[in-house]
Amino acid sequence: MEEDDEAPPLAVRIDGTSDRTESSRRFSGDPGVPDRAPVGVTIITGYLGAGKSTLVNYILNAQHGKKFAVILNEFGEEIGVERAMINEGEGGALIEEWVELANGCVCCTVKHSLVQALEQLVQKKERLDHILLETTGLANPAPLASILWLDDQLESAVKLDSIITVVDAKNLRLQLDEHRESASFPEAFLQIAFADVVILNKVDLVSREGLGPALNVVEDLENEIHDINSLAMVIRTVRCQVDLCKILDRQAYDARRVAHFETLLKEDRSVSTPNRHDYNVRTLCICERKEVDLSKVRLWLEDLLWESKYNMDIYRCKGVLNVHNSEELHTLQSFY
Ligand SMILES: Nc1nc2c(ncn2[C@@H]2O[C@H](COP(=O)(O)OP(=O)(O)OP(=O)(O)O)[C@@H](O)[C@H]2O)c(=O)[nH]1
Repeated sequence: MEEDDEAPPLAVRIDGTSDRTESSRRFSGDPGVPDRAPVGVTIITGYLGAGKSTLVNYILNAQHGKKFAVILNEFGEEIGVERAMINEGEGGALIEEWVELANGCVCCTVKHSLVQALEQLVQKKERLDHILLETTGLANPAPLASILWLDDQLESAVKLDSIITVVDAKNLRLQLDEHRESASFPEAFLQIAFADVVILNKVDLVSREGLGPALNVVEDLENEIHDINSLAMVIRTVRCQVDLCKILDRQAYDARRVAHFETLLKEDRSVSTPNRHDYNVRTLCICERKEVDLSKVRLWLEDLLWESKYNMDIYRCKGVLNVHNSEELHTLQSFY
């Protein structure tokens, strides 16, 4: 099916309002409105469950005084689950806007909604300091970067600041090995290849499980990352706790970097088909508005995840549960 034949993607404004007349005026370059420097966009990518939301959480809750907008992309059609996993910093005071792009992956099927979302964000009266874009775990960041470069109107309003790829120290080798024999590049590989910073997260899990001397394991992974992308800065973390000076306002895409990136883009296009995602991976959203019985949910999850009763490998499972006899909502997290 052609991209334009897809069902219309969902771009849902979570809160805040926009003054369309005022904002259109600003965007069209009204002389009464001072020119603004482009707003930096940080693309946060990484395989399923690597720690992207953990990083967004960490950034939002840090003491930096910046006004952020966050764009969250969901592969599935359900709105709100990803958002529920992220705590807003300082009671939400610093977050100007949340936008969720659901029903497809931002690097392919919901590209147009991303452009619209960015346009709307930069038209806002209140100036934003930065935009964080959290992709799905299966996104290839390269087409996103080229969206920011190729759309002239957007290019003057936003600027790609950096691409940060979060990788899971425990599962990275498996994710890369799984596809080593295949003709196409796996998403995990592309996410590293196009990164400016790679956050080697979950190093606690590598050391805890006695997979050989922890330091060597981590060093080997770093070498593997540098074999894929020698220009990327690699930062080891637990729960994505990272010095924000190293990841924000990097202005990473200078002329040298852009040239390198464009070479990679050409190689990527030459080996890839337009629909390059691994379509053996599917998402399923279950929506139940009534209260659920926690013990039954646990049993069902055991069957689903551990006993593989339904003949599926579950890479990632997350949700928000309205549990019977509990006043609070519960979040559910599991990963492969
Ligand atoms: N042990 C350990 N767990 C971590 C670390 N970082 C994140 N986690 C946990 O890993 C799980 C997945 O983290 P997320 O931040 O939701 O990962 P994600 O990449 O946003 O996941 P998707 O968006 O679903 O692909 C959560 O349960 C986190 O609490 C870490 O450094 N160590």
